[in-house]
Amino acid sequence: MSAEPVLRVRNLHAYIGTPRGVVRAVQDVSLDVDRAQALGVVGESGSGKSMMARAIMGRLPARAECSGEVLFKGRDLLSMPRKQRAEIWGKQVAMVFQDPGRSLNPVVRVERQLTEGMRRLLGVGRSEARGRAVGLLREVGVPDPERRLRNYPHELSGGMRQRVMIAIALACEPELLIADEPTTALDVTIQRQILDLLRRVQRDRGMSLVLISHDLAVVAGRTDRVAVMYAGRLAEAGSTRLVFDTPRHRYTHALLEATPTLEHERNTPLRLIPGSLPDPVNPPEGCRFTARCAHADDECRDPGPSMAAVAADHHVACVRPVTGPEGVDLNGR
Ligand SMILES: Nc1ncnc2c1ncn2[C@@H]1O[C@H](COP(=O)(O)OP(=O)(O)OP(=O)(O)O)[C@@H](O)[C@H]1O
Repeated sequence: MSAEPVLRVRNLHAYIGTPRGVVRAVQDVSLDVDRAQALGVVGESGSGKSMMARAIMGRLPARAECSGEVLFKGRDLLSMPRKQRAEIWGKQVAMVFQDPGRSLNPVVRVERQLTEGMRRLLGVGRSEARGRAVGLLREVGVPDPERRLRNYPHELSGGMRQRVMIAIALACEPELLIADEPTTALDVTIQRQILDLLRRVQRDRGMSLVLISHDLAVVAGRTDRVAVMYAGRLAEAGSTRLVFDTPRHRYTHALLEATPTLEHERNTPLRLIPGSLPDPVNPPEGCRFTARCAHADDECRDPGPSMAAVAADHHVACVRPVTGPEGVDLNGR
């Protein structure tokens, strides 16, 4: 296995012009996605997870500006000629979106949606593409795949549609799959099945996966490493076990406490994080969590702080980090 990460994001910024001013959606984010590994990206709604994914995939809104580096196997997608990067997106890097209802074409049968990419990008012939499509549907757990190929999206359940979306994303055998809240529209049991499917496919194929969710329980047990975002910046990153067992950033800690456990559901009310995200047009200069953090002092309001190592494969951007083991067991959620 090569040591070079499949994706290396360096100092990524994504700013969006709005009538109210410039939204700093992503600010100075650097992270790696290793080969054949799964990285979870977590944070509250509005923390910049989707914009980061969209910047990586070249799908930012029209009025957005992006800077930094997005190195896929060492080559910067942001500075690459348009034609070359269009080939990488879709073929070597694929994405699964939140809502399969909106991503699938309602008037095109499953077969064409599944085979289109492999015929166009891989030059696979019609009958071979059909055979591969059947295999893909089987891989993602769609029963009776031959019959499903003839279906239109509305003839499938929400869970089946999302499985088809995953099959489409896998069709060109990507090396990296980015899944942005892939189960939001589904009920809890189906959510788990789809999330477990993503992890299984990632492992079976030796593919890399970025799994984006506002819910820490979703990435616990399904990722090798995790990056916690807050208000456009990285708060903490490292091995999933280390970050969840010994969270160092006050935000990660608060987020863990606000994640329901079976225990919590039965007994105690959840401890929600008081306050809300700072204004993305005028974020504070220092740590962006300052206004909601019980441990903040003047030093936290100074510009920065930047990510610093607290252990091997564990980095945190916090002046007053949590000390001692204060993790929350998310197993079984
Ligand atoms: N099209 C847009 N135009 C302007 N600002 C936007 C746009 N989309 C998102 N934003 C802003 O960018 C910031 C980051 O949003 P983003 O959608 O990346 O967050 P997120 O963590 O993915 O949240 P969610 O889980 O709700 O999608 C937020 O302040 C959001 O309001």
